[in-house]
Amino acid sequence: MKTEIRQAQHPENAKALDTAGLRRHFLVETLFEPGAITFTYSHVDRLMIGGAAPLAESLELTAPPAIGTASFLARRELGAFNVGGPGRVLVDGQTHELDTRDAIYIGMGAEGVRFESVDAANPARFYILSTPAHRRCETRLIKRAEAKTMHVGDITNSNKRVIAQYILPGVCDSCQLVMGMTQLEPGNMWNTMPCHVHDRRSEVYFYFDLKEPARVFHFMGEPQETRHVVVANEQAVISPGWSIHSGVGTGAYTFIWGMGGDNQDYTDMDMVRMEDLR
Ligand SMILES: O=C[C@H](O)[C@@H](O)CC(=O)C(=O)O
Ligand SMILES: [Zn+2]
Repeated sequence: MKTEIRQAQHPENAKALDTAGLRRHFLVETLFEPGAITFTYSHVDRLMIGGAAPLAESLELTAPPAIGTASFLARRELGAFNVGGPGRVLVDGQTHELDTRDAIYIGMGAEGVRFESVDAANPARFYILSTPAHRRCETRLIKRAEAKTMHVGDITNSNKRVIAQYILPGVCDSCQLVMGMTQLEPGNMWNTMPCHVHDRRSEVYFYFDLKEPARVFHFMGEPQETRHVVVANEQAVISPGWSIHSGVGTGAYTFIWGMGGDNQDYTDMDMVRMEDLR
């Protein structure tokens, strides 16, 4: 299992990076390798950002040396969203069926975890985010229709979108991981603007459903020191607690957000006033 390590960045260092430097530290370019599981291990809240792309054979989740435990979930929890064709996730002998946009939460202590595609000709693709855990919460399949939805934004600001909360207290219990999916309404291009920061929690944005050659300009950095990263389909951006996270597409897209940190209060955000952005 391929695992890449990313060290945490101080904002004073981050603001001095050029385009290649920003991409090297904050962008995860390749999540899905056919027939494999890949991980990027970020020292920002010890988030592990992964992709599982099973074909004819199922893929076993093993513990990379980077985490120093016998099994991946010995001291971790994870959320996985299927963004491909129909798939299955096997957890300790139990099979969970995930259609596209369904998710699964897998609690600490699960040992046998496998990802598979129902049809190798229309393979499943699982986007994975994992955080450290301190107790076992119940493994749970969360279908798209079971997520809690919020309707926000409006067309005049090009930010009308549906935020679907999948792993969040009240929907699915977890230690610190929270995850959901935001779907833009047709013709709307901006996400998370007006923007915010939450130094208590770090976040990862995974963009998908972009048609080539569309790109998302993802905005990051401290509110008074913004930068951007150009993101292609099925790539992710790491957002440390000090950074805004917002994007505008040159075409339609959807994204999955996920966080880890000190609290699980979705509304605990420090909104940034437009007048204060630089
Ligand atoms: O802290 C919360 C996250 O940034 C996202 O949930 C925001 C989001 O999906 C959106 O505004 O579209
Ligand atoms: Zn946020």
